[in-house]
Amino acid sequence: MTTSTRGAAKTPAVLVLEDGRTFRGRAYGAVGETFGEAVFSTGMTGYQETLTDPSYDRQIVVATAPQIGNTGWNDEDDESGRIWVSGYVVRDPARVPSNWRAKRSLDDELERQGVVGISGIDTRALTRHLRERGSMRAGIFSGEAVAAEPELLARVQAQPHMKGASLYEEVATKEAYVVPAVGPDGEAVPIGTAKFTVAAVDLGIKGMTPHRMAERGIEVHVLPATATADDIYAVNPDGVFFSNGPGDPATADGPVALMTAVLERRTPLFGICFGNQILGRALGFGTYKLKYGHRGINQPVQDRTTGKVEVTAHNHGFAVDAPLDQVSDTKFGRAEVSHVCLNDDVVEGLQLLDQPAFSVQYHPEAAAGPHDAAYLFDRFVSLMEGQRA
Ligand SMILES: NC(=O)CC[C@H](N)C(=O)O
Repeated sequence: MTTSTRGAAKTPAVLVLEDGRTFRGRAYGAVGETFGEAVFSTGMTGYQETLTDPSYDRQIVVATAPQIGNTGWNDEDDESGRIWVSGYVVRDPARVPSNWRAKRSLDDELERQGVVGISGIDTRALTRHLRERGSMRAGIFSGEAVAAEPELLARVQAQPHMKGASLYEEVATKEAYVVPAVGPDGEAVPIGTAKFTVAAVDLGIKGMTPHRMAERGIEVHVLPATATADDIYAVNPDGVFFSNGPGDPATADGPVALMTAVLERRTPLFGICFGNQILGRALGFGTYKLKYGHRGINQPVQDRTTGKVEVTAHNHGFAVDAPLDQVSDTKFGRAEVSHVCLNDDVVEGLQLLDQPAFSVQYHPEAAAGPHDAAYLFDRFVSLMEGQRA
C-alpha cells in the first residue's frame, strides 16, 4: 500500500463559497477544479460509505471530524460503484493509513477517481459559516486553477443550485438486477425460491439497502429509476421499495406518479430518504429545503409509534412538510408523522394508517452508522406477511 506524502500535499488549493468567503489550503486527492453544494457531515467514521453514497452527487462534503483517512480505503465498504461527491474537504489527512482491510490511502483513491479535494483548512470555521448562512454553492480549485483567482467567485455563482436539481436518473442503474435472498448461513437462496420478492426502485440506492432486505429472506429486484408500474408488477412483488437519492424531491414527478400507482394497488410499500420525500409528495404534502440539512451518524430520532428514541444515520438536505401533531386525510386514507428528529422537529418518517405503507427520512441500512433502526426492515417484512395472511 502506498502512503500519501506526494507532490499534491504541497500544491496550493482554495475553496471559494458563493458568498465570497474563501479558505486556503492544500490540494487533496486529484488536482484541478470542481463545483458543488458545500455541506458538512458530522460522522466521526464511515468516510468511505459517505463518499460512495449516490445521494451526495454534486455536493462538496466537509468532514467536521478533524482527522480523515486514518483507516485508508478498502475493497468492501463502497456503497456503490464509485465516489459520487463532487469534492471533499478535510482538516488533517492521515499521512499513514492503518487498518487490516486497507488496500490504499484515501488520498490515492480520490486521485484515482479524479475527485478534487482540499486539506489543511479550518473546517470548524467553515462548518460554522455553513451552519449560520446555510449550505451554499462552492468550488475547490488547486494547482494551476488557483491562478485564475479573481474569476473563481463568478464561476461558483454561475453554477446551478441544489434546489430544483433533478439528479436521480443520472446516478441510478440503467439495467435491472437481482440481489438474491440470503439463508441463515449467509448462502444465497436460489432466485425464485425466496420467502418474499421486493421490487426496489433505484433512485440512487446504497448497496447496503438490498443487502439488509436479502438477509431477511427477501429477493430484491432493483429496477432503474425509469421503471414503469408494469416493470414493477412483472416481478410479482410482495412489496415495493423506493430508495434514497440525490437532488430536489420537488423535481421527482416520475417517481411520485409511479409510487401513486403502487399505492392505488395497496401493495406494501417502504421508502428511505428520497423515498420518504416521494411518499410525502404522493400523499399531497410539500417538501422544502433545510437550511443546512442533516448529515452524520448520531442524530436522535423518536419513533412516535413506540416512543423509543434511536440514534440514526442521516443524509438529507430537504424534508417533508407534514403536520406533526395531527392525523392527515390523504387520498390514500389517514396518514401521520411516525418519526421526528429531536434536534429540530423535522419530519423523519411517515406512515399510512389505512394501508400498508411507510417511509423514513433517515438511513436504517446504517452504512455507516448505528444499527438502532434496523427494525424498520422487520416492519416491512411484517407488512408483507400481513398482506399475505
Ligand atoms: N439521502 C437521500 O436520499 C437524500 C434525499 C434528498 N436528495 C435530500 O437531500 O434531502
